[in-house]
Amino acid sequence: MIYTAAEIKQIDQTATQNGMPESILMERAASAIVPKLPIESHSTILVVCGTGNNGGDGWVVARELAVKGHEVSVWLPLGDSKSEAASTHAAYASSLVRVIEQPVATDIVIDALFGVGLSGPVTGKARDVIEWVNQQMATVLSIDLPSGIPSDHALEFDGLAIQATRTYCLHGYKRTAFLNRTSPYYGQIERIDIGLPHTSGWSVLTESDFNRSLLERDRFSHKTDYGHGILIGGSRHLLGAPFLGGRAAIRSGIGLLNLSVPREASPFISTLPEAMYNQHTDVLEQSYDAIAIGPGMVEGEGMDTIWQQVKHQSCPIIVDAGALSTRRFETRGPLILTPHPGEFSRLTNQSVEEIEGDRFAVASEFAKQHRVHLILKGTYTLIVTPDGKGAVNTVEASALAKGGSGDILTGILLALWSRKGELQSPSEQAVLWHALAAKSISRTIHPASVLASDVIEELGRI
Ligand SMILES: NC(=O)C1=CN([C@@H]2O[C@H](COP(=O)(O)OP(=O)(O)OC[C@H]3O[C@@H](n4cnc5c(N)ncnc54)[C@H](O)[C@@H]3O)[C@@H](O)[C@H]2O)[C@@H](O)CC1
Ligand SMILES: Nc1ncnc2c1ncn2[C@@H]1O[C@H](COP(=O)(O)OP(=O)(O)O)[C@@H](O)[C@H]1O
Ligand SMILES: [K+]
Repeated sequence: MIYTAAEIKQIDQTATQNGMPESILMERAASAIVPKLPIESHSTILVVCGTGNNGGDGWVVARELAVKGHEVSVWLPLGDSKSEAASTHAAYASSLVRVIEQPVATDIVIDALFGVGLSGPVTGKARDVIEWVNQQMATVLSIDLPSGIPSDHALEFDGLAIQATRTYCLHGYKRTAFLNRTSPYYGQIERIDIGLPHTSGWSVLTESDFNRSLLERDRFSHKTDYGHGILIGGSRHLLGAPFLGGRAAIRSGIGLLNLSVPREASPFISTLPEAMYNQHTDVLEQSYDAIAIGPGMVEGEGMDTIWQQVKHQSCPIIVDAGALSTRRFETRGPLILTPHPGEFSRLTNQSVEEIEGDRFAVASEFAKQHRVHLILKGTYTLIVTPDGKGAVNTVEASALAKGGSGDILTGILLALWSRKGELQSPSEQAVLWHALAAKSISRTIHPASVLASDVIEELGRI
């Protein structure tokens, strides 16, 4: 689960009001973190504590490590704790560790300077402290957040933060763990359970969330059991995209596929004989289980006429690429939009920097306002439902940073949304499948060298 700073504070406050004091939560955090720390018996350790509760967590970790026999120094560069719970822990722990005035080089630095209480860019002496830590050769282990990294968005982040080797996120992940600008500072990320209830609207998708039963075929099933979709795509100069999407839809198990392509695409039809064909000028006569529109299309070239027909269908409609260039939100059935940040910028009139700096809030707000399913693509693709809740895909696959990848995702989406509402979260499953196939093929072909078509062939091999 992913939380904002305000949500964490609310959970913390509710726990305190119900008899679970902050000092106990600090104990829980430390006892969960300490066994995970990559520390050897002879390692020298410096714990850098700030004045808030993040510093309090640092004090308890320092105490536990000292009790285990490690050589621990604690540095308080910003002065004594201001929080009552942290001060109580500091009072006892300071009798077991060495409290130092000047920092010394050590093997391990534990960063407990700032957590979710940081507001705005770091000011004052803490800037020098962060720079000092970043100059060390040590393994840097951050508690909750790398200090200096904001929790919720990167809009005001000025680039100064601790570069962690590893970060132990308390209770849940923070949004900045999945933003391009701030994610690299976290190093490896580990979530630490401190026994508080989970209430977030945002979840994290990993490999284990992929539903492998998607690949199963019932013995007595018929092609119609797996849905009939149509993919409308291509334009005079962009003819490959609908074939990539169509091939991906078939590799993702769709029962029947129609491809609607421009007349100029006729020479390519033999490359995908499994599909049935229409031309853009044909009338959409039959009903489909899902429609995808946009790969390889450009505004003009009859797009409005096609959209007038599409929007009256009551099935799910996936809108991608060229079909996203105007705000087409009026449909009878579920509408699934799949923009990359540039396309989303045009849809929202916000800059790419504003979108990338605050993806979760911008995506959630947009999905709620227009009552759409939104797939905001990127390294960490967001999948948002019309209620504004969502998930982030954390299966990384840099092989996808290449033309054609989006067309494949649209094909997979078409196949899964065609399955007549039988699947839970088809968009989440499609994004996962796409990333898993790219990750899988990257084991045998270098990511730089993977073709979009290779990813399609790998869909059935994961
Ligand atoms: N529910 C949870 O997850 C729990 C969280 N706890 C810890 O509590 C932390 C939050 O503690 P706090 O709310 O006390 O805050 P922090 O300890 O994160 O930071 C607050 C301190 O930072 C200073 N500060 C804020 N913005 C600054 C800026 N821009 N430049 C310089 N200084 C700045 C403030 O003056 C204050 O002294 C969490 O990150 C976590 O480590 C645990 O102790 C208890 C349970
Ligand atoms: N660095 C990356 N890591 C992981 N996934 C990526 C990366 N770059 C792009 N992708 C994925 O590849 C796809 C690219 O889609 P899009 O930008 O629409 O490409 P295209 O123009 O080829 O259709 C998206 O699903 C996106 O999430
Ligand atoms: K920290």
